[in-house]
Amino acid sequence: MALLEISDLNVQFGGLKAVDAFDLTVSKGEILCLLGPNGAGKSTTLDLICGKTQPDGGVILFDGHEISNMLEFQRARLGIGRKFQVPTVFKELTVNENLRVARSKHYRIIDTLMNFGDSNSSKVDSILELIGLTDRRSEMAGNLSHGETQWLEIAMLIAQDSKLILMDEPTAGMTIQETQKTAEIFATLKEEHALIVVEHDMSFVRKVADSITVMAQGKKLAEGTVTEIENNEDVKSAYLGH
Ligand SMILES: Nc1ncnc2c1ncn2[C@@H]1O[C@H](COP(=O)(O)OP(=O)(O)OP(=O)(O)O)[C@@H](O)[C@H]1O
Repeated sequence: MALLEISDLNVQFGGLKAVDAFDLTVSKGEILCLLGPNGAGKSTTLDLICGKTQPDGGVILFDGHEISNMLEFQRARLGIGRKFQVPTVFKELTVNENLRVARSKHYRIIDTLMNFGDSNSSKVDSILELIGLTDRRSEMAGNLSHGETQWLEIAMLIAQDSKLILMDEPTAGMTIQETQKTAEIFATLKEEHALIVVEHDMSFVRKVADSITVMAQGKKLAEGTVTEIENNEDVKSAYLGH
C-alpha cells in the first residue's frame, strides 16, 4: 500500500510554476531518488511534502490522511521527517542526549534529560545501533565528523518516529567511506521507513535507489529503475540542456 500519494500538485512563485501537475507515489520500504537539473523543482517538492511550503493545488495523502493543507508540525507528528542540508543537532549535548531530546515530548531539555523512561532508553539504544553510533554515544555532537553529524540527524528523525524521511543531498561533503556507510545505513533504514532522497551523486543513487523520478521544469519527466532512467533519451537531453 502507498505510504505517500501525491496527485496534481502545483505551486507557483510569481509567474514561475516551480512544481506543475506533479504526481508521485512512495511505498513503505522504498527508497525513491528524485533527480533533475538545477531549478527542476526537487527541493520545492520536498518543501511541499513536509509543509514548509503550502501548495496552490493538488492532493497529498500520507498514511491514510489528507495532509495537503496541514501545517509543518502537524505533518511531523504524523511521521514526516525532513533532513535539511545544514545540520540541526545540539552541539553542546552528547549524541545520546541529542537522541533523548529528539525522542522526548518534554518542552524543556532539562526535563527530558531528568525524566526519560526505560522504553525510550532502549529505543535510543536500538537507534544508535542501527545508525552505527553506539561507540560515539558519549561524544559531544560538536566533536563529530561531518558524516557522523549527518547520521545523528537521521537518527534524530527516527527517534521522532518519522515514517517517511525526506533528504536533500545527504552525501554532499562526505568522504567516499562516509558515502559508502550512508548507503549501508539507508539499506537498513528502509526495512521500517520510506525515504525520498534528492541526490546528484549517481554512483550513490545506483547503490540505494529502488526507483527514480526525474523532474524538469516542475514536471515529472520520467520514472523507473536506475537502468531505465540511465537509458532514457528525454532524461539525457534534459541533463545536456537540449
Ligand atoms: N521561495 C521561492 N521563491 C521564489 N522562487 C523560488 C522559491 N523557491 C524556489 N524557487 C524557484 O523555483 C524553481 C525550483 O527550485 P528548486 O529549488 O525546487 O529546484 P531544485 O530542483 O531543487 O534545484 P537545485 O538542484 O539547484 O537545488 C527555481 O527556479 C527556483 O529559483
